Amino acid sequence: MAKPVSIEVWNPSGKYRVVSTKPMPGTRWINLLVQNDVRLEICTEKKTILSVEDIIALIGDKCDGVIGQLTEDWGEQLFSTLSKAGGKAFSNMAVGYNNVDVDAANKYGVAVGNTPGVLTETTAELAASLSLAAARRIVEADEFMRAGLYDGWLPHLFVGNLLKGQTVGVIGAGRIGSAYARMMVEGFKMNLIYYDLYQSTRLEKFITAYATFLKASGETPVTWKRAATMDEVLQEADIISLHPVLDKTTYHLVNKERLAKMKKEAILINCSRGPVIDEAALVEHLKQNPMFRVGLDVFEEEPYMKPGLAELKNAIVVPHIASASKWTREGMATLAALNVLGKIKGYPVWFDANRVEPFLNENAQPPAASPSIVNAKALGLPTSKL
Ligand SMILES: NC(=O)C1=CN([C@@H]2O[C@H](COP(=O)(O)OP(=O)(O)OC[C@H]3O[C@@H](n4cnc5c(N)ncnc54)[C@H](O)[C@@H]3O)[C@@H](O)[C@H]2O)C=CC1
Ligand SMILES: O=C(O)C(=O)CO
Repeated sequence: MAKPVSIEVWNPSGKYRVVSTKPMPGTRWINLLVQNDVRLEICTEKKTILSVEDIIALIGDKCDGVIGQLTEDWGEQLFSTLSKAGGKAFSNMAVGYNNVDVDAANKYGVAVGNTPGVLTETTAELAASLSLAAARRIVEADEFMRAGLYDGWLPHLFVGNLLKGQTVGVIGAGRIGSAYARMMVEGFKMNLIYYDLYQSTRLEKFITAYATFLKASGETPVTWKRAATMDEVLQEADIISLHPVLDKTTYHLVNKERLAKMKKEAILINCSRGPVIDEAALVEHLKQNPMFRVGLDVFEEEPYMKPGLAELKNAIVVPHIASASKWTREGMATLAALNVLGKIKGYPVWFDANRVEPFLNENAQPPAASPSIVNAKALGLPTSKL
């Protein structure tokens, strides 16, 4: 990073030094840190993705904690640097933490925070938006209109797919996958097939209750099925949305062979992580199957797309914006700041990282706890009894 480093400083005389590698939305996160005796330094460099060297420069000789971003490579080098500077806490401003080597953090005794829950609905809504946009060819139609090509209504113009009565497939029915499934089932009366390592009992109960309601109103009830294999989902579903974590088990989960198992006119949505799909194989599949459509929020080597993808009409691409609602982004910033603050202050870890609402209430002081520390067990951190 070119020196001098561009930094915005809040509360210069604060006892604890916390660095945020990016400006983040809202002011609540800043106020909470400042009120708790933190000198906050926010990196305001224009460069979008900071390198490891950049972040080492930011950490400096004394640093109690860092709030970082999913674009950064948090591994051995950064955790050892943070630890040498006296740091005990790092939080990603993201729920996904595949950019973090948690074993390295454990080695240096650094707590690793993430921001679950606050982005569930926002991310699911983007997945639903991409599903609709792909099914109804909205981006193609918009381009056609702007190009001045519309010269009157035609029976064949931009004919797409009706969702009602079709089957939606979800791979990874955790917080976001389940929220997306509920939106598609309740909103569009689709049937669900899902694959996850764990049963999603709450989701199943919700759909069963909705089916009972529909039946009682004389409508065709929706159905659900938990698939024994992922391939079952690929073969049966008309729209498939990917929502697993990215780890060794989900890298290239959707590859050439699996794409071939999907229906020729299926729609594939990815709002999880780019490497869950073999993107080069996807480009080939899209070329060979013009009726197959995708909606992608994430890419294998962000910020780049694999050659050919940008030219394909049957692909909708957006720049990793699934969690980009004002409320969610401000909430993510708050959770990330409180993860770091909680560890610095010696607070325990919140008892249920799936229920972080108390930290997001603007009208109340947040609980004296870190909302979500992923390596709490490994570090033997105490849990809040609240
Ligand atoms: N595009 C974006 O802006 C965003 C992306 N994400 C991504 O979405 C992911 C999921 O987030 P949440 O739903 O909050 O996490 P979660 O932990 O609630 O859900 C993940 C689910 O994936 C399942 N899973 C893990 N390995 C699997 C496998 N091999 N096959 C099938 N299922 C598997 C887990 O059992 C779990 O139910 C995050 O890890 C992150 O990478 C999250 C928020 C925004
Ligand atoms: O939270 C995440 O994992 C993201 O990808 C950004 O919201």
